[in-house]
Amino acid sequence: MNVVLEVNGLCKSFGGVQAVDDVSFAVNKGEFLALIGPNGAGKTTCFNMLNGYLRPDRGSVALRGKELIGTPPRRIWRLGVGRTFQITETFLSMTVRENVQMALISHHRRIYDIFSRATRLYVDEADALLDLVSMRDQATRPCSELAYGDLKRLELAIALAHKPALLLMDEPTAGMAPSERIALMALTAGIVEREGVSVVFTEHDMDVVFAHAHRILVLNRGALIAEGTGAEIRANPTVQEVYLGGGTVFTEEASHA
Ligand SMILES: Nc1ncnc2c1ncn2[C@@H]1O[C@H](COP(=O)(O)OP(=O)(O)OP(=O)(O)O)[C@@H](O)[C@H]1O
Repeated sequence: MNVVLEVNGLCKSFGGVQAVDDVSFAVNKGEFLALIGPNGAGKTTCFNMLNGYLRPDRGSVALRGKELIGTPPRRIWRLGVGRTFQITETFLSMTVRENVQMALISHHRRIYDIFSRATRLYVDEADALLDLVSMRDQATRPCSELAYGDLKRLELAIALAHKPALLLMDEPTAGMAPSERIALMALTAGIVEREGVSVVFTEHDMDVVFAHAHRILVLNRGALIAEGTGAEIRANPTVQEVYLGGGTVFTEEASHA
């Protein structure tokens, strides 16, 4: 297996709360990895240490062998750790294609001037990315008109414009209807497979997790308590206890892995 990211002994506490406690794992090339756990388990804190937004108390995070701890977030992003962000107000006034073009301009570090209008740059590359997320037919629509699910697909295209080796998706399906969640993650899983990009995502919807994740990591109170395929995680008594305590039941339908 070709390891893209290697995390070793990651620790972070806030005052008396041990938010992340000695967490180690690896992410392989082309892997679709879910990081799950009850509220407050430490998922977001973990993510924030992977992309440099938080400095761990201890531990190491290496991208293709290069240590990232101490590297500023923007540099980590340039090195290939992407993250899906919500499209902000400014970008809502632009069209779908223009948003992807702006991401491509930033990726290629191109500065456009009055003689080279931004709308003429990277049109084909932008359209190819829109094809990947099945949004080509909406290229000229202003983002402000998009349905929530379409906006999420556009955010994915924008993140992919930076050609990440590893894409972090923190609760990508939050606020979506169940059928939309499955569709977005099925689309993402297809992209993972075709493009060979690695994705780590956090998710509360177990149907989504079991349907698409290649491998699942389970955090509880900051510690990694289990790691395995959907079937292994579903059968794990410790995980069941943690989740059943929170009222979640793993159903047969929820397990396709
Ligand atoms: N900036 C902070 N200051 C103080 N405590 C924090 C901070 N960030 C997180 N925590 C605490 O660390 C623990 C882990 O929080 P974190 O947000 O990483 O969990 P999570 O698994 O992402 O939760 P959720 O699923 O609810 O988003 C929690 O107890 C939380 O209250």
